[in-house]
Amino acid sequence: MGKIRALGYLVATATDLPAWKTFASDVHGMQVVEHTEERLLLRLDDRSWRIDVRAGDEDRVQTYGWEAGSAEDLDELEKILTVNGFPTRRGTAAEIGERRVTDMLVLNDPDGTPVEIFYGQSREHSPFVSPTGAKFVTGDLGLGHVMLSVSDSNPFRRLYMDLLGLSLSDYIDLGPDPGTFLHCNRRHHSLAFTYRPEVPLGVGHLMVQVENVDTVGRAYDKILDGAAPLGSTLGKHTNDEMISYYVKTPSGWEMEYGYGGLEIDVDTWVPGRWDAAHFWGHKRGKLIDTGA
Ligand SMILES: Cc1ccc(O)c(O)c1CC[C@@H]1C(=O)CC[C@]2(C)C(=O)CC[C@@H]12
Ligand SMILES: [Fe+2]
Repeated sequence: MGKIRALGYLVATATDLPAWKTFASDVHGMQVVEHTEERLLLRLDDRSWRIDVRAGDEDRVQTYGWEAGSAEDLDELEKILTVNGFPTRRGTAAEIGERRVTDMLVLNDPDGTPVEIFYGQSREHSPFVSPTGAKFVTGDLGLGHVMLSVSDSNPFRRLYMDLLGLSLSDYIDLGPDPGTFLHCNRRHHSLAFTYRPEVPLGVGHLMVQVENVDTVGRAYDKILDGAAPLGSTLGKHTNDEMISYYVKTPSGWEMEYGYGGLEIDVDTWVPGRWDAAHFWGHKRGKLIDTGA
């Protein structure tokens, strides 16, 4: 097991927090733990928070946090990153307080996006209560996965595989540059990235997974009824076998809402290479109006 154990959290700024509240809680079943003019804080499980959306002038993912296994692992990662050309700094007391973690590092990824590594995130004794009855698949598997659009996959493979210790799940031949899918626990992938010149750099989507396919179906119905713009229709991925749809968040970047993702045996997994991203569905920009 590497020193990074899971994707932990995501922090974004958004221009329309009320829209985010409806999107996250009414449609997708996340629990609102704080909703002020400045901040929407969302819970998906026993962690105090998993998604932090701040009011801002820009609709952007600001950063996301990778969970390390211990204080020692954090120290180790700090050394490895520093000597290999990724200068890090420790989070300030204010940042550590805001993230509700025990300690954290901040670094820039090869495209300059700030990325955090933390350990010891706050947990709540009060139960997670979803407004839609959603149960999120988290625990050891972490928050979900992020897919990045990058300017060059090579330095991202060096950072995440060689330095941070994530392992290759598979490649998918999506175009000139293959999609690289990496795991740090039994979730098939916690990170994916690809270079596609037509797509803006940074987080393309955050995937969250629920336990029950009906939770996906009911949320999908709300999307079809106009709750938010669909990114891709319901479909099933090849590599992680997940049944999901993509929806535009109120910030424009997408969320993938899925069920049934593959859990791998990290000790025996052999990387694969796929010729396609989907077994079926996931049609982009093609919600067919039957006129019915
Ligand atoms: C291929 C794939 C496997 C598992 C995933 O969780 C996953 O998100 C994907 C990416 C799907 C898809 C793609 O391959 C090409 C670029 C796409 C269309 C996007 O811009 C969003 C979804 C991406
Ligand atoms: Fe995905």
